[in-house]
Amino acid sequence: MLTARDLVARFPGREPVLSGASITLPDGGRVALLGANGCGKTTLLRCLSGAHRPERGDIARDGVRLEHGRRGLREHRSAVQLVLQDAADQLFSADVTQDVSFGPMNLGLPVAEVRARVDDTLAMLGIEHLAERATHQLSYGEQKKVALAGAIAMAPSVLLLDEPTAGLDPEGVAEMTAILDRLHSDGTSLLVATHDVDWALAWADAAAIVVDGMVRQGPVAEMLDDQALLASARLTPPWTLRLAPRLGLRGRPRTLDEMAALIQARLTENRTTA
Ligand SMILES: Nc1ncnc2c1ncn2[C@@H]1O[C@H](COP(=O)(O)OP(=O)(O)OP(=O)(O)O)[C@@H](O)[C@H]1O
Repeated sequence: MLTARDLVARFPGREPVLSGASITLPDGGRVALLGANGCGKTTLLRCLSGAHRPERGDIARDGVRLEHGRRGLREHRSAVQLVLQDAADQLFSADVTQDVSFGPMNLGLPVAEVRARVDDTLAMLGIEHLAERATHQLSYGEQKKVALAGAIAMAPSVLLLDEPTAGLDPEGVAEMTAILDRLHSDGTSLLVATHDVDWALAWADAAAIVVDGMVRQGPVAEMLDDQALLASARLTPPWTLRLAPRLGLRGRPRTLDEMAALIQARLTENRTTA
């Protein structure tokens, strides 16, 4: 379990971005991190990954507090990996294989194991064909997958992802979602920043919403049906939660299939009553 308690984080000369933010990522959890542009989602992810040292507050993994010394950060990063929103910021080697190898090599793993991890990761993501490609020639969607591969090759127990589906075509979003589902079923805990409330509702177990430097966290359908909270975070409710009450449906359908099942049940009920 990864937790942050009462984080205060700021950039020099500015008001705090986070002003007492707490969040919990349970073991095997799928948590969506939402909030307005500039509210502090990336800053929170960077704090959780150890990349940004908060001014105050604690970050802990399985109850053990993160120490920002060299050793503490090294241990933390072997378990907790951050995938940046802009993949180009994360790719710095000449070709894909070198880039994905970088982290595992830094862990001091034997070359054969590094090679096996890279091959397995590229295969899992369906990008073996990119192995020899120059990183600067990759398309945006390919860059996103290669940046993710670099993190997965570290075999982390926690993945923090900053807007992994943003800018992808619909098929790309479906592929990315399938990859996240696969990681989840393999036991990885996932915290995903996104602006897509429909995607968050369908995918996550819980939502963490950043408002005024603090985080409100709870079951995803409950959080994304809280109109006042959503308005304060400049979010609109997911379409299924907007439509269900208009159709007089009980419950909070999270997907098109759940919506269809509720409508079908209502039609059957109506037929029986008539
Ligand atoms: N390196 C930095 N130096 C100064 N200010 C920064 C820095 N990084 C972020 N900020 C500021 O901190 C605030 C929070 O930024 P952050 O990137 O965490 O927001 P976000 O919720 O991820 O935004 P978005 O949804 O637009 O990606 C913003 O006002 C931003 O301008």
